[in-house]
Amino acid sequence: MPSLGRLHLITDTRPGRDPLTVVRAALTAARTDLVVQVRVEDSATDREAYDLARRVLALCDPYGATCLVNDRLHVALAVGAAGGHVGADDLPVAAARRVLGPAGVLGATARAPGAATEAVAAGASYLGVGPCHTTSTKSGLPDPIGPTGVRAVVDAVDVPVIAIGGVTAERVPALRAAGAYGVAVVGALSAAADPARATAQLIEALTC
Ligand SMILES: Cc1ncc(COP(=O)(O)OP(=O)(O)O)c(N)n1
Ligand SMILES: Cc1ncsc1CCOP(=O)(O)O
Ligand SMILES: [Mg+2]
Repeated sequence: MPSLGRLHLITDTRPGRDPLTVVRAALTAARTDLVVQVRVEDSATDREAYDLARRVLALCDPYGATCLVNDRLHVALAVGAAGGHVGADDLPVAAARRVLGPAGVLGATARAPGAATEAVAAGASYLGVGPCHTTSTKSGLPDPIGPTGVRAVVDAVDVPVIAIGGVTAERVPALRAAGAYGVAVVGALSAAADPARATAQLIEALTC
């Protein structure tokens, strides 16, 4: 399996956002370092998720970037994505692994060492850990865990830890110092005036 990209762009499909334009711009700057996670609103239909995932995958392929699908693993399989990401409201990790098969990339959400080791034992290939900082993108989340919370998970597992929640290029060094392999962002790219430039800044922070 090729190594996991360090910058995970999660699509923002809230009203008024333009996820495909952001994906196109990010790909030009991050190329194979980019993982695009197709995430749609819970109210979206499977057909809408499928159509977006197909279009994202077609954009990713020429760059050798990875496309994952959030929550809806049947959509991931249907479009031929590399895998998917599951959290507490989704399929359990072991079930998700059975759906994706041994070769699929499977991300799981964890914010504490215990849940993290369980997810890895159940077949997670990477962990999404957070929220690291406050975020306005998703409501109802627990308090941020900060770089210290990231470090606690990193020390407990041997898979890549992707820090999520309020991540900006300025916050990447502290997350990297805490052992994060990479970061996942929504707003840092979706709300950027120049998403290609913002992507380049995130990549620079992740690789220096
Ligand atoms: C990389 C990454 N980490 C965490 C999440 C959150 O997943 P989940 O807890 O299932 O919440 P939703 O994104 O489904 O609302 C993620 N998507 N990606
Ligand atoms: C889906 C999700 N899960 C934890 S934080 C988050 C949203 C992250 O968005 P942003 O990068 O805009 O803070
Ligand atoms: Mg989920």
